[in-house]
Amino acid sequence: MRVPFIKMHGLGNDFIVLDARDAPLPPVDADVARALADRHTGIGCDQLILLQPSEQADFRMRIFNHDGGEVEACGNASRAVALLHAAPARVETGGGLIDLRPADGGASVDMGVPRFGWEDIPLAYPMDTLTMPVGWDMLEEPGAANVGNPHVVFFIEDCDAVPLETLGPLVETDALFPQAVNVNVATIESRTRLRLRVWERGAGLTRACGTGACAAAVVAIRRKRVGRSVTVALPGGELQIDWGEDGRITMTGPATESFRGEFEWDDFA
Ligand SMILES: N[C@@H](CCC[C@H](N)C(=O)O)C(=O)O
Repeated sequence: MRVPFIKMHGLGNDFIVLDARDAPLPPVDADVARALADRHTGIGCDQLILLQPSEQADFRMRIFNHDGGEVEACGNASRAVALLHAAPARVETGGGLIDLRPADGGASVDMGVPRFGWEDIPLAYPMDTLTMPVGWDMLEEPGAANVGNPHVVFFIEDCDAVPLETLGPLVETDALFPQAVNVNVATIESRTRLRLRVWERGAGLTRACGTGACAAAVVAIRRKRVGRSVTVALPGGELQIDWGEDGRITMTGPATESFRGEFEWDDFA
């Protein structure tokens, strides 16, 4: 069976999108996702995105990390899907309902209301999530947020100096995080601007992470280090994050379609 795919990215965080909204596909599981995501033997991507019909929204977006694990949210993929859909849409995700609004060359996404309870992140045991009394080498006292998926955010004088390829996996898989965690290192440049690098759960270092940008912004806002409207500069480019008085986060930024192709299902199943 030949299956069409669309290769897309948001600030260099890249996706294979499978659109099964009109024509169903055989079940996509962790093995299929991992095989397609492989950069040597597959098509290659940070996340595989599967679009399906939904009973509670315009459609459903499922997200598989590079390692095959299915997760709840992906900010950059939300903008890519908005570009593809080319009209406003409400989308069901594992992290809740999100609203997409395509904009020039990208989209604004209503990412919903962040959660900060220790059991919401989730953590293995109770603690203050604004300034967590924990540390790993030079990474200390992070804040945590669940913005559809779990994040910890470390504020560092120079986030570019952090050896994230070694410390990232250590924090990601620590027993404190029963569902593992996305690891963000941020530098506050001004009241309106953060610099951010992210070690993503199940994907490693990526050029950008939309939910990471949301998490870093809301933790910095909670700590009163920045105002409610923040530009987040990632290695792949910039995102605008606004945390409204209604508690909802809006993420705005670009998305790009790279190319379209087809693959033989049996080669990856
Ligand atoms: N790249 C994404 C986040 C993808 C999921 C994440 N790795 C997780 O495991 O939660 C983004 O742009 O938000």
